Order: sequence, then C-alpha cells, then structure tokens
Amino acid sequence: MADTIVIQPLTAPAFAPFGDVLDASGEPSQVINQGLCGRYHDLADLDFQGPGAKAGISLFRSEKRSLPYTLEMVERHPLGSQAFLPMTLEPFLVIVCPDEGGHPGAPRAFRTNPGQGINFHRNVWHGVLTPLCDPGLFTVVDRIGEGNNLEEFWFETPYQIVET
Ligand SMILES: NC(=O)N[C@@H](O)C(=O)O
Ligand code: NI
Repeated sequence: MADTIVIQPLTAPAFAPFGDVLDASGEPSQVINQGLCGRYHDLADLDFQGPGAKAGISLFRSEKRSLPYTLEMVERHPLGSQAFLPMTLEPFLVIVCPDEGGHPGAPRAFRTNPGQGINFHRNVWHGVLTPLCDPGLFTVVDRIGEGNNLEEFWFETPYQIVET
C-alpha cells in the first residue's frame, strides 16, 4: 500500500531547508529604470562546484503531470543547485526530501503560486520537473561542467502525491 503525501502551499519558511522560493511579491529590493521596474534582487543561492563548473541557462518543455501523482524516484545534484523558473503563470509541483544518512527521507510536496519559481540548493533530494498545466515551459538555471552531477534514488514502494 503506497503512502500518500498531501500537497501543501509553497511558502519560503517551509521550503527554506531545501532551497529558495523566488517571487515578485511585496515591495521590490530596488526600483529601477526611471521608476518603471521593480528589481527583486539576488533571490537564490546559486552554488556550482567541481571542475569547469559554470552556471547554465536552459529551457525545459515538459509534459504536464496529473494528480494523484505517483512518485517513483527522487534525485539530487551533488555539484550544483538547480532553479526552476516557469515561463507561464501556471502552478507546478515541487517535491523534496530531507537527507537521512545518504538516502531520502519522507517526501514533502508543494504547489507553487502563480509566478513563483524555486531553486533547489546543491545536493537536495527532489522530484524532477513536474508541471501541472500545459505548456510546461521553464527556464532552468543549473550547473554546467564535468563530472557526474546526478544521483537518483528509486523508492521500493512509490508514493502517491495527492491534493487532499
Ligand atoms: N535531468 C535534468 O536536467 N533535470 C532534472 O535534474 C530535474 O530535476 O528535472
Ligand atoms: Ni534535478
């Protein structure tokens, strides 16, 4: 019998152990461009380690997922952080796990608010990009470089990610 994980709304405090929440809410850090633009400054801990490491910007066009979502695996990137920045105002599913002795602990599932992006900190267990609506178009900022930056963990029994 699969364990079920109930999706929670994404908040910065709840996500803080795993990464950063990026959104243009509240007052901007700076008002620029002759007062016509708010800059929400330096919102993410970008962390790229190892030989030849640099920041890369890629575009992902991903199939949407439906709920309940069967979580079979999580992964982590030991050499770099990874940011998912939606290019639409649609929500997406964000799944993370604490690390327990080198293996993922119980998953936590969050639904983003419209316009929110996230940045997984380096080496944090996470589910792969999971849009909930089409088009699943995202800008992804992550590490480009040599070496193996992907570790996968497949659960013996998948989890069911549910709305309530
Ligand atoms: N593999 C890849 O580029 N994407 C994954 O890391 C992911 O988290 O979706
Ligand atoms: Ni990833």
